[in-house]
Amino acid sequence: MDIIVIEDLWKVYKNGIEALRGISLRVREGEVFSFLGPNGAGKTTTIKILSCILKPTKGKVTVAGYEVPKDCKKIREIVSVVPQEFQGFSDLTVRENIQYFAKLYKVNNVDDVIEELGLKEHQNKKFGELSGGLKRRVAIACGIIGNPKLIYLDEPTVGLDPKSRRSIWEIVKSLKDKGITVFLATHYLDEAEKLSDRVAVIYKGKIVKLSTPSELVDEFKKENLEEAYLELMRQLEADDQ
Ligand SMILES: Nc1ncnc2c1ncn2[C@@H]1O[C@H](COP(=O)(O)OP(=O)(O)OP(=O)(O)O)[C@@H](O)[C@H]1O
Repeated sequence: MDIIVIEDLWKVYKNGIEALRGISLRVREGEVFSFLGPNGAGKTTTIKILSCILKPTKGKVTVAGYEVPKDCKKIREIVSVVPQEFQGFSDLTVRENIQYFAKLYKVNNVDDVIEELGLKEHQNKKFGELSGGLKRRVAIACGIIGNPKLIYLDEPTVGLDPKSRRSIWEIVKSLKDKGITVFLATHYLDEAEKLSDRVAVIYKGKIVKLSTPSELVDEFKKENLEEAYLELMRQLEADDQ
């Protein structure tokens, strides 16, 4: 089943910028789907529309069969967004931050989530005093506490050291193992290659590729996704001139 269906989606901001120019894509339930593209291509705009933060200008968007924006109340119950700039409560502990979200969602699985994200030994530390990697883990903990069917991770490993990045990768894999669909916006092609079932590439508000990482690598006869992506960008930029 397709958990996300986007058909001919447009978003024109008030200043006239056409951030999305008729994108169409489908995300299958349970897959890790990576959304790739250069700065300003439209990734965050898409995530904001899918998670009911922004309204589409035109086009059809459904999430788990519910329509955006008409059924946003229902959609908010089943999706979760972990933004790039997650702001925890600095003076509250890790546990208190997670508890806050548990109360919002009326759930009592705080201990399970703390365990799952390897936060047990850090649960009594103040959020404001954590390293970037631990902050990101708390952000994901707060994102999964409401048992979402679908989670949007917006650049979850930016600025993290290699070990912390890998611990986030393990978390993404465990979310997939639990049957949660993961929609990942990232600039890290190694990350996308390792984690994704499929990737979409957005360029200047249009989807220019949608395939598995290995299909993309084969298509451009490259060694890895990063090389294939860079070749695709070179071709697109040459076409623009
Ligand atoms: N609130 C806004 N008002 C006007 N224009 C906006 C707004 N938000 C984004 N844009 C513009 O829309 C386009 C798409 O931006 P978006 O943030 O979706 O890109 P992105 O792919 O997420 O980029 P990045 O990789 O830098 O996060 C850009 O040209 C951006 O300047």
